[in-house]
Amino acid sequence: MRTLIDESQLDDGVSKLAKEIDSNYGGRPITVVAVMTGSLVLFADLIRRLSMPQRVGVIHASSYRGGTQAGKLEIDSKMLIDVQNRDVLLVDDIYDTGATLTKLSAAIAEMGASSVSTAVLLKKLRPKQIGPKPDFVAFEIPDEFVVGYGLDYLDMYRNLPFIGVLEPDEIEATARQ
Ligand SMILES: O=P(O)(O)OC[C@H]1O[C@H](OP(=O)(O)OP(=O)(O)O)[C@H](O)[C@@H]1O
Ligand SMILES: Nc1nc2[nH]cnc2c(=O)[nH]1
Repeated sequence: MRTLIDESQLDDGVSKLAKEIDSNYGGRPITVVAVMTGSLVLFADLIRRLSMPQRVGVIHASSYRGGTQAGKLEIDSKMLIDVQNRDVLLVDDIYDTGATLTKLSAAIAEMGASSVSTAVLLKKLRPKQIGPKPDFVAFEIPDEFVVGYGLDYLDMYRNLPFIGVLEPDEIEATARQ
């Protein structure tokens, strides 16, 4: 595995992201929503660095089913707290095609949120991204399949403390496990 963003760079990136979000909201309360499962590591680190009052919730969205290609997006909002008349910040690990955050933002707006913004750790530099760009981005990365710090391949690697790129032989070996 090749390291793309190491632990110390991640730490700096998350702090920078938190500062940008703080200065944008200027102390206004927000409802911060983790897009599960990929955002769980980022989310835990980010919310502890934000200084405004926060209500915290989760929503589940899955389209990659652990693999490297997107399929149909499934959204499960059963565990989500009430977002009506709230300023919502959706937090996700990665913006790749843009489909997940675009559809989730529309779903949260539909639920009656006053505003919906988006924050991601990683934004891929690739053609054909749909919807508005994320409002807050820690790192822009090349168009490679990455794992670690919450991101998985076949539900593995989420626990890695860094962002890495899986080599083709590692993709095959993991799939055989
Ligand atoms: O911009 P997109 O092309 O829509 O890709 C981004 C989404 O893909 C991953 O989720 P995934 O479907 O793998 O589910 P997971 O969070 O449970 O890993 C990631 O966590 C984002 O939510
Ligand atoms: N693990 C992982 N999930 C993704 N979902 C969309 N892009 C990616 C990626 O590069 N890695």
